[in-house]
Amino acid sequence: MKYQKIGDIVVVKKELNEEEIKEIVNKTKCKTILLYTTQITGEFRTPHVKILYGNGTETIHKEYGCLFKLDVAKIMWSQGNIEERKRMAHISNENEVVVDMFAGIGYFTIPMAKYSKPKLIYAIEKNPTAYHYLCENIKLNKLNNVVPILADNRAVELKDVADRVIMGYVHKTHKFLDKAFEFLKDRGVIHYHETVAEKIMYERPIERLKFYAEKNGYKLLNYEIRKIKKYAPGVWHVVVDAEFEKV
Ligand SMILES: C[S@@+](CC[C@H](N)C(=O)[O-])C[C@H]1O[C@@H](n2cnc3c(N)ncnc32)[C@H](O)[C@@H]1O
Repeated sequence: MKYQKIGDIVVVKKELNEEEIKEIVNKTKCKTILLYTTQITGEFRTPHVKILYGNGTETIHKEYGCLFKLDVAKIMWSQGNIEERKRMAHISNENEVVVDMFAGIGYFTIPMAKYSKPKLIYAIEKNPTAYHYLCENIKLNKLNNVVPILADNRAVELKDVADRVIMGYVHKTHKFLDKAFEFLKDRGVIHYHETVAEKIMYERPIERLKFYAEKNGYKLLNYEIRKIKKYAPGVWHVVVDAEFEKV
């Protein structure tokens, strides 16, 4: 039986019978079992759920020494991104200012703020529910280097502030690159996420990054592409670490 445990809540992707529910409850001691009925969709990445057992959908998930409070019925938690969350934890340093353009509940912001200890992370999130948990998670993890901002990142006026910009979103992410370059200092790194067909996986993200760099007066100095997870048949969720300099 395939399931995912988020805090003390179990998430499954197919209906369960009484026996299967009992087995999962015994094995995991979960308080609730939730069925995700369709794929996570929309700009807020909201799940669609049905409660199969118990009640209460808010929990605190522990991962890599960080605490993430969330309502599993309202907010996505991607197990497939675990390695990327760990990687982001250590990629910054004490001299940097970071902008997390799609912060969610702090998926990347919280581990990065805790372990890399940058001077400041501006964590921008548009969905009020996700923003609420982002603020809770900053408190839970006792962080004093995160500024949460409830807004559409395109409406945030922060120019030339960031050594590093995180774009952890996969719905036409390139449309947000103009804004990312506005946040970026004269030299800096953008972590650009995209879902892309395997055939063009090593070309399209780079073409897009070069196009928007040039448009905004930057040049691409170097880059590295990584696979995060299989997104759909023949489609990968990738991240490009790309370093730019103003020309
Ligand atoms: C899917 S989450 C990021 C998931 C994360 N990368 C992970 O590891 O699971 C993306 C977040 O971006 C937010 N978002 C989407 N468009 C936005 C915008 N224009 N400005 C700010 N936040 C936005 C969504 O509400 C959502 O919380």
